[in-house]
Amino acid sequence: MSSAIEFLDLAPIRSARGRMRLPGSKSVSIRALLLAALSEGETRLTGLLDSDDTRVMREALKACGVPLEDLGEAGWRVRGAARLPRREADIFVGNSGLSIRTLVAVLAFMDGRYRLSGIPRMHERPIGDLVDALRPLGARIGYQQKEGFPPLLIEPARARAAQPVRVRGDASSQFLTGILQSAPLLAQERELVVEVEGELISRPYIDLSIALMRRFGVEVQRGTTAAGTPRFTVAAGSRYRAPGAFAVEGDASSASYFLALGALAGGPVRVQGMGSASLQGDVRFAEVMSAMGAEVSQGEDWTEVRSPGLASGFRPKAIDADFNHIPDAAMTVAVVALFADGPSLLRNIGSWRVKETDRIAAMAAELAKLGAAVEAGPDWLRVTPPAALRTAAIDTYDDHRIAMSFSLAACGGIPVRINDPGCVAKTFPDYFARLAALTTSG
Ligand SMILES: O=C(O)C1=C[C@@H](OP(=O)(O)O)[C@@H](O)[C@H](O)C1
Ligand SMILES: C=C(OP(=O)(O)O)C(=O)O
Repeated sequence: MSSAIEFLDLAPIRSARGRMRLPGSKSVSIRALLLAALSEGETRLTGLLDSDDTRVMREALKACGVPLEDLGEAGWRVRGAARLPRREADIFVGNSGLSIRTLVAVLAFMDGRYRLSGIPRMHERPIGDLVDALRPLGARIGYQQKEGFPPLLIEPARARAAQPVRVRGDASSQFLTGILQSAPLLAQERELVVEVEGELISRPYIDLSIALMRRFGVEVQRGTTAAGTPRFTVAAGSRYRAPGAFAVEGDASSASYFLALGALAGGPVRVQGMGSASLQGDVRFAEVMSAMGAEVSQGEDWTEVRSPGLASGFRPKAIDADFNHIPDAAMTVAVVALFADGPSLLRNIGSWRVKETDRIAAMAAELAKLGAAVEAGPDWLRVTPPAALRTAAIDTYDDHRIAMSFSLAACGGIPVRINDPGCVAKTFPDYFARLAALTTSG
């Protein structure tokens, strides 16, 4: 939830350098919590992100009777079982898309009654493609307000019908992640086959789901349908097994703000906890910084960016690229584009429209306040840098990534006001303190 602070004034950032340890990955934390809860045995999770979104998943699992124990510095202990202990719960999902979409697919087959609701924006974020994919399997999921959107009421599933499961993947990859993660519930007597209809967006998040399921003992085989879209198979009798201990890697999307900081304010800025061995797709943001002219170095679990810095005349190279594979880190690119040597075009980012806010509209409005000329289409954004940046009060639309990415505008020698800075708590509660620790202003 957003804190009560109305705004935060950031002084112009003159330089930035140093190292920071990243908070745990949101995408890995939320998956690991759910998979540990569904695993036979005990898992000790370390490095788990502590933020609004991960709290949503923790509280949801507790509401379903899963024993979760806070071990302080030593992490969290989760005692799992193939079936969730409690068969009735009222679950608040805040605005965590990943949590609701992965919970629904699991709860639909728990033989219980569950209600899931969130903040008003969550009730505008689509979930119909997931519900449509689960209903032919016997799932009974009802819409409590508007068809196709939360809040939802789940009731015990009826006998299962034919496979393969067909799911659309063009609004969010999280629907497919939800179905894949619930595979052990569905692949009991027969193998589970899932086919994607139409385009599949945000694909690296599916790779992440498959990699984490493997860590918890379930293999997903990949193939292709006759129509050329992805098909996934999970063997009959597959079961999650607790890996004993599981360490969550640093958040690659959160890393993007600091890597961009190194590029704009000179650096070197090094993030620790995310590097070439990372499972997250957003690790590829480093390639974008390199393409825009910054110097990037990387080890297995760290990444560092430096440049001469804007203050010494460095100009990032303008970029024209497809950002479908890194939708979250692409927001950081849009702000770096403010300083580029020409117009940049971010293509294939249509999913921005249905996230924490309509991110295409929000980015366009806020970049324009700083003086950029911005054009936007259904799934693209073109940013032409201003001759001189104007100071502005940035509205953040209860979207953590708007707040974090626009903090980088202060690298342009102007003060920037961030309204409702507390919205960063969704994934990075102490973001502004961590930023201040690496920067010199003036
Ligand atoms: O699976 C995940 O962990 C996520 C998938 C992406 O969503 P879409 O698949 O809706 O693009 C991303 O934007 C979100 O922050 C996290
Ligand atoms: C889109 C995001 O999250 P979610 O879909 O999980 O709410 C995000 O963190 O940028």
